[in-house]
Amino acid sequence: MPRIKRATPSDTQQEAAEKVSDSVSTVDLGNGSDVVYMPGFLSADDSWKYLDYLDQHIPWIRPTIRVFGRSCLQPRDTCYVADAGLQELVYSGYRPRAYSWDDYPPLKEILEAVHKALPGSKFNSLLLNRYKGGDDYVGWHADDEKLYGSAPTIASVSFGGEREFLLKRRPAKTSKEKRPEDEPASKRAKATSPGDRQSFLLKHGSLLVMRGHTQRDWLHSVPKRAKLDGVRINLTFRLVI
Ligand SMILES: O=C(O)CCC(=O)C(=O)O
Ligand SMILES: [Fe+2]
Repeated sequence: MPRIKRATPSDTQQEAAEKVSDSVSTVDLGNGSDVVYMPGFLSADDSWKYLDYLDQHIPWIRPTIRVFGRSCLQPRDTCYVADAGLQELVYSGYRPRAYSWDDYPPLKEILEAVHKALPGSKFNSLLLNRYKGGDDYVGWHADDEKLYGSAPTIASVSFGGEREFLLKRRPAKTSKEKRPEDEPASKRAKATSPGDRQSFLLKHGSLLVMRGHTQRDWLHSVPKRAKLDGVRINLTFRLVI
């Protein structure tokens, strides 16, 4: 009796599956901004190894930051790695110590892979975030610190639990001259439209890139997620100019 052959996907099915996981999508945000998403940037195996390594070896801290004039514990762990001699990063009144790439060789490997995926890019600093569970988050913000220049490209690599990454358009600067009281209600009602929000489910091993004027015109966040989905580590590569 012939042995029953286990069903395996045909070559074309296999190729199609690979194409889906390797697919690159670009979302045009308008006014010279876009977001590129590559779900299959790193293999799942490599990504689990990186997650383990980073979880154990990075000197994570949960700093006290200032938000709207009040001190609070940052709702996630963090660490900062940068080339020597760069202008120091300060955000929310917090000045992270800059660690050296040389102390974390896997970070150099990931940086190299990012540079390869984004020809012409040259990042020199990295902000790391660790979300221990669904209660950890990052609120609405833009990475618009002066040291990144006026139109920074920011490359974000994610490991572990999938989390929603949201973008919303910054409200247009309103002034009496720009938006007079007698403006028709039909026009005012257009303040938010479906194109004013975008969301991405950031997968294990994915790369998301914000380009153009995304930091000037949009805010982004990773909200809390009720169902606990384990640790997530995110790396955002930046160029200090
Ligand atoms: O965790 C993320 O995906 C985003 C992190 C972020 O926005 C940041 O570090 O500025
Ligand atoms: Fe950010």
